[in-house]
Amino acid sequence: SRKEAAQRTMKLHPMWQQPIAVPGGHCQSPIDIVVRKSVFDSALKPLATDYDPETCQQIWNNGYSFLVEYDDSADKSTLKGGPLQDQFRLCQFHFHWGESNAWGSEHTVDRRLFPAELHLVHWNSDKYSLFEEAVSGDNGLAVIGVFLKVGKRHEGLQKLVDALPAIRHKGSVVEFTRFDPACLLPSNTEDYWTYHGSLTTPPLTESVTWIVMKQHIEVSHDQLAVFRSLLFTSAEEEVQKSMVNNFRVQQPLCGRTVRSSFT
Ligand SMILES: COc1ccc(C[C@H]2SC(=S)NC2=O)c(OC)c1
Ligand SMILES: [Zn+2]
Repeated sequence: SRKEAAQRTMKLHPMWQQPIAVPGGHCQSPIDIVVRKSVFDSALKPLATDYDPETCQQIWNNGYSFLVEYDDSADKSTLKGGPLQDQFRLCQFHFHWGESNAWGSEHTVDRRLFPAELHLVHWNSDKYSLFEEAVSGDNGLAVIGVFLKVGKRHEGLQKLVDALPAIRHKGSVVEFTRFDPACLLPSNTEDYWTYHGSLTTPPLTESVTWIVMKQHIEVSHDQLAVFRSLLFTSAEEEVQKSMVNNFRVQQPLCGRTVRSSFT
């Protein structure tokens, strides 16, 4: 069960051994999205992403996940629309996954677990001039969450999967260019849930407008297996630990409303 997985997670890697005490954290993420309790809001617009593949710079293993980083020094890869009033800049995307296909996502829908979840991280460039400022600022970040399901091979993901063996260890970085993250979005970008939440790793700041897509994308079993070949540990460490179950346990809703852009 998820509880057992969470307990295994607590044992498995150092990140979670000392749960961070977030002062008065009543807007923490991830959460379970209870569909019948979400509130339809007709004012919610379709997502407007405008990503420039030329801003893609590198892919690296930070010891928690692997992330693809974008040049966010100008408004070149942007996110607008959806629940957002401002323009947000893409700075990175990364994933969370399990040791098996039975779990791995951070959010759930009516308690349904997915084998993995993609996070596309954007910061509010109308309000802030640096990502670091936006991380702990009001209305600072917008994260798009996309669920992954095991099925047919995802052609767009393969370029990324092929780069992973080069960054097996924590701290390894390789150049990664001309990747259009729009290929990782589902075909339907009109239907999503949105709520106010937080980063799911320290500093756990509550600066995130979450946009969780209703439609999942499909990746193959083999593609997901390559995610699991990554390591939490650096090349120097004598005991190597597989990078799996890098998700946070779910957090209380604390009276927050989850809105839906669809009925
Ligand atoms: C210092 O600022 C940080 C630190 C960590 C992450 C990654 C976390 S937060 C998330 S959502 N999923 C994750 O794994 C950030 O992402 C915005 C920002
Ligand atoms: Zn994440």
